[in-house]
Amino acid sequence: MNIQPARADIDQAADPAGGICVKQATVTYRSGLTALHDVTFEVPRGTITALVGVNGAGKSTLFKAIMGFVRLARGSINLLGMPVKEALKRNLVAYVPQSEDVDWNFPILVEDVVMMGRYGHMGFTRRPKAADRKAVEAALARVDMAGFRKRQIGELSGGQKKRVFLARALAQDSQVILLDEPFTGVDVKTEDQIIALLRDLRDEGRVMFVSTHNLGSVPEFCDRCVLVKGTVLAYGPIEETFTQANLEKAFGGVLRHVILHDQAGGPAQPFGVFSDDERPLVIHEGRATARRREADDERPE
Ligand SMILES: Nc1ncnc2c1ncn2[C@@H]1O[C@H](COP(=O)(O)OP(=O)(O)OP(=O)(O)O)[C@@H](O)[C@H]1O
Repeated sequence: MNIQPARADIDQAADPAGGICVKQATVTYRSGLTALHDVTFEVPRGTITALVGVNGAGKSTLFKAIMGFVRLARGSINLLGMPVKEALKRNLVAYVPQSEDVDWNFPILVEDVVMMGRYGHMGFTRRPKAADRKAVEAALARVDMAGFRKRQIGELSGGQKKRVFLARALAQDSQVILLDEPFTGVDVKTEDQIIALLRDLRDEGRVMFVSTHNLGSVPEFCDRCVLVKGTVLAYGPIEETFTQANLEKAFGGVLRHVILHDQAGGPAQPFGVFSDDERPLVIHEGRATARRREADDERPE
């Protein structure tokens, strides 16, 4: 796997191994509510990491803190070995929003949305140069949306909209990409396309941090996981963190949890089905199982 930094400008200040590094971070909103308390975790470069937790657990707050939108009351966040402010200044961080956070009636073309990713690379005038147009073209081609460049964003399907925002992050050439619920309202084929793209981006050494309620997909496409509930309950490789015990801590009674019995009515089998969404997670002997994909069979070891 190639985990060399893709951009020369991150070489000087960045710790090449460092992805997202959060230490004892606390976020308190103006209302006085502490949404995140004493949060500590790391996400290395060259990984896809799931951010998992119930509604209100603090996932969006954590993304906002990583994007510098909310102030930390305590603690620190470093991205690629530098403070958030510096990483943002260098256009190293991109956010792919939840569909609900976007005004789809706003009259803007697909290519203009993707061009927004280039703003930080342009001068004060924000006049696109040939390199910017080329980056937009390449990003749209990469998400298979080149044919839609002149469409209004509001005229696209849910999955197409997601791909356009992913293209904006690619045009920006960001190294840390935060994706908020990328699979909501997306069919299985588009989900597979997005996952294939995320894997490519991971193999380029970027950090992909993905908030999702789609628990069944997590062991399929993520290497690591961060479980939150007002703080970080567990983080690390999927095999160690995405366990029945941790999921029960994170979701408690919120999950639909079914234990299957054998047909003769004998003792309970060690299978559990967890669902926080439409795609359930099957647990066998306390461990998450992944659906086997044809694409996996074709991937080199
Ligand atoms: N701007 C805000 N001001 C005050 N409280 C807020 C604000 N935004 C979020 N909260 C509160 O902070 C807590 C965490 O919310 P957050 O949106 O981070 O959760 P989440 O895990 O992203 O939820 P979901 O899965 O529903 O998107 C919640 O109790 C929420 O009500």
